[in-house]
Amino acid sequence: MTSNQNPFTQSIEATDNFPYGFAELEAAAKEKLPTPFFGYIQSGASGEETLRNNEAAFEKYALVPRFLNDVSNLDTSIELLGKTYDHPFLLAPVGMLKMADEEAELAVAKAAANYHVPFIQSTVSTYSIEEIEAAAKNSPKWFQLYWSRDEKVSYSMVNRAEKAGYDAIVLTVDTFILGFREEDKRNQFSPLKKGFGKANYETDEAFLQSLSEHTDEAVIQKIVDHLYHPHLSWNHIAELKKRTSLPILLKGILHPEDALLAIENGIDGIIVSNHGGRQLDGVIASLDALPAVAKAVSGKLPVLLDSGIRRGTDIVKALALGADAVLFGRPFVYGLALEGQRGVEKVLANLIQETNVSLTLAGATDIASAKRMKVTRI
Ligand SMILES: Cc1cc2nc3c(=O)[nH]c(=O)nc-3n(C[C@H](O)[C@H](O)[C@H](O)COP(=O)(O)O)c2cc1C
Ligand SMILES: O=C(O)C(=O)c1ccccc1
Repeated sequence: MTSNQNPFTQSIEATDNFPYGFAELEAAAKEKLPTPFFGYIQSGASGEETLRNNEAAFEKYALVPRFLNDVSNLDTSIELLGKTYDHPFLLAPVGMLKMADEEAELAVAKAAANYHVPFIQSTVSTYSIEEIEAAAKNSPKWFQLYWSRDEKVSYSMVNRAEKAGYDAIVLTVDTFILGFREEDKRNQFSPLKKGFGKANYETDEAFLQSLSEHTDEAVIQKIVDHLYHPHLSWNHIAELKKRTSLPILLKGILHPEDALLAIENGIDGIIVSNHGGRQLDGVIASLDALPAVAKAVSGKLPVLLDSGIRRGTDIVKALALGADAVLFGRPFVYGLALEGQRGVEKVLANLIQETNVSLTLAGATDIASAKRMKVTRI
């Protein structure tokens, strides 16, 4: 599928001034965005221990490559839940993207479509399910569900996603209450209060029925009420499964026992994630949680990972440690903040190039062989 361009020519190609590498990307986004917006995107919860450890975890593992193994043809495609995608990664669900760009999810969905990378739309997005489908028709899209305290709203949104042709439901299990976010308190900032995450609610029959007043303030207050769902349990999974024929993935799994329960409860895939260090701080880094979860699952379900993926070599390490694919959030959000759709495309192009070079240099010819690659803990 993917053939290698000759990378010896890359360093002498003309490049524009778009930042390379995550640190540069983040610094440029910081310059460009209002402080509270950047702070919301960049920061983690509490003392940001997990935010730091998510990235640091990758440096504790080293790849041990093989050579002399004809790597002239590389196939980076993956099969997930019956569909084939060109690259071993997806765009993580990130809410309220109007913080980064007016076109928000529309720009990201179009960029993802151009690279045949699945776009996972957040429940709390700036544009609705139907608007995003119209902007990026027939491209791979999944819908991330934040369970609603009013479960009729959950079912209604899932049905809308199914009707609009989305391929999967990602139920996030780690955000039934919001993490303790010092940076946002410091800035007295809430993107929800600004109305950046209301599109899917305002256009939802079940949500509108739950309102007693229709002022902007009442709408936002009701969204905040519905987002609070600490009562969520495995019983709800059975009910959700009855309401949709789409595959369901759980996002936020860290414990191998929860991965086993996911299998028992008929879940179709799991995403090992700590929400980019934005929920419970002091929690295990996603990459450190991965091997035990992958071992417990032992191929019965696809295991995806996010939190801390910054470059192509991180993707290779995650595959070698048991992931079937990865997601990333902040890197594409910074691309969006810098140059809208084009910025997301540049981030994707760089990641694809680096991933392909890294897989090839490490001796892999496809994702299955990357998963068999040796990694050692240092
Ligand atoms: C600004 C921001 C908003 C997010 N919103 C959501 C969301 O609406 N739903 C969700 O499941 N995860 C959300 N996440 C978490 C991401 O899906 C993902 O787990 C995390 O960003 C991965 O870490 P990374 O940014 O280090 O790649 C958000 C993350 C960020 C940075
Ligand atoms: O900021 C987040 O990480 C997030 O997922 C979220 C979800 C709902 C409301 C506010 C934030």
